[in-house]
Amino acid sequence: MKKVLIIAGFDPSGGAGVLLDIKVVRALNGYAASVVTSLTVQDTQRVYDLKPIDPHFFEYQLQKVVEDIKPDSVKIGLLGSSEIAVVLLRNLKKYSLKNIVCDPVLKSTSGFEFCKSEFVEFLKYDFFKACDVITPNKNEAELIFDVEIKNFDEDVLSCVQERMKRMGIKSCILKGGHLDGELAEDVLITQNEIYRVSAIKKGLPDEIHGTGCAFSSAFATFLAKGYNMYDALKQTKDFMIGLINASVKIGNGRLVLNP
Ligand SMILES: Nc1ncnc2c1ncn2[C@@H]1O[C@H](COP(=O)(O)OP(=O)(O)OP(=O)(O)O)[C@@H](O)[C@H]1O
Ligand SMILES: Cc1ncc(COP(=O)(O)O)c(N)n1
Repeated sequence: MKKVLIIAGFDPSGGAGVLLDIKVVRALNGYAASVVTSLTVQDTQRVYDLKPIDPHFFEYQLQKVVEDIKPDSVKIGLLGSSEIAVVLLRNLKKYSLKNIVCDPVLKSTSGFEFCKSEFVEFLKYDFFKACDVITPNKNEAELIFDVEIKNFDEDVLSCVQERMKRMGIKSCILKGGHLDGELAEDVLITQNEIYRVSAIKKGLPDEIHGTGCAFSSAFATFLAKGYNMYDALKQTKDFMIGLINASVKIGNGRLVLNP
């Protein structure tokens, strides 16, 4: 069985973060281990607060789990503090971890700011280089690549590719769930290729919670199974369509996924 290490935050409502990630890995027949970066107060309506885990305790957990379990891939979600990001970066390098998928969770869909601006700079110029692929949504990609994204036209994608090269980012999947239009399109951009996948959009914009978390943990599971990035993206997209079609209302806010 392939082992996926989830490094992410805790959402007690289960709509996002490690609770969702673990269910996704399990639904795809993987084994999920998890090191939590931060606790949040949130429900299906919004995020109210965040408390990062002590970075030394985080590192202690991370090292014990990595040395024992030797993961086949790593999914990184909400980091919670720049101290945790620094510790994590050191350990990604120390253990030469492979198949590292980073979902750059900078701001919640409900508007909670997870990262201060100097932390974003550290992620952009130091952290993302150490990952195999980053999976920003529209807003995150605009911030990371300093470009306005209204659609995935060729000139926007070439601009992102050129900036990725300059920043040393190996691969990026731009997620298009928040773009206008009938299609939910995602684009994998590597140093020399651009590859698109799309599906018919379901429901209203921002009606479903946790799609970004589920996407990156599914993608990390397919990489752990040995799929290349293109096939992993196709498989992830199919899996996401099934999850979104089966989304459920469990509270007063957005629908959640229930893998
Ligand atoms: N309404 C939808 N219908 C179909 N697919 C969708 C829809 N919304 C998002 N997706 C797909 O779900 C995946 C996650 O994309 P999205 O752009 O929503 O990420 P995100 O903004 O990080 O997620 P979140 O809203 O949880 O923060 C992508 O494959 C995207 O195309
Ligand atoms: C612990 C945790 N991780 C990630 C998200 C982002 O998800 P969303 O953008 O759907 O709020 C979140 N709200 N909470």
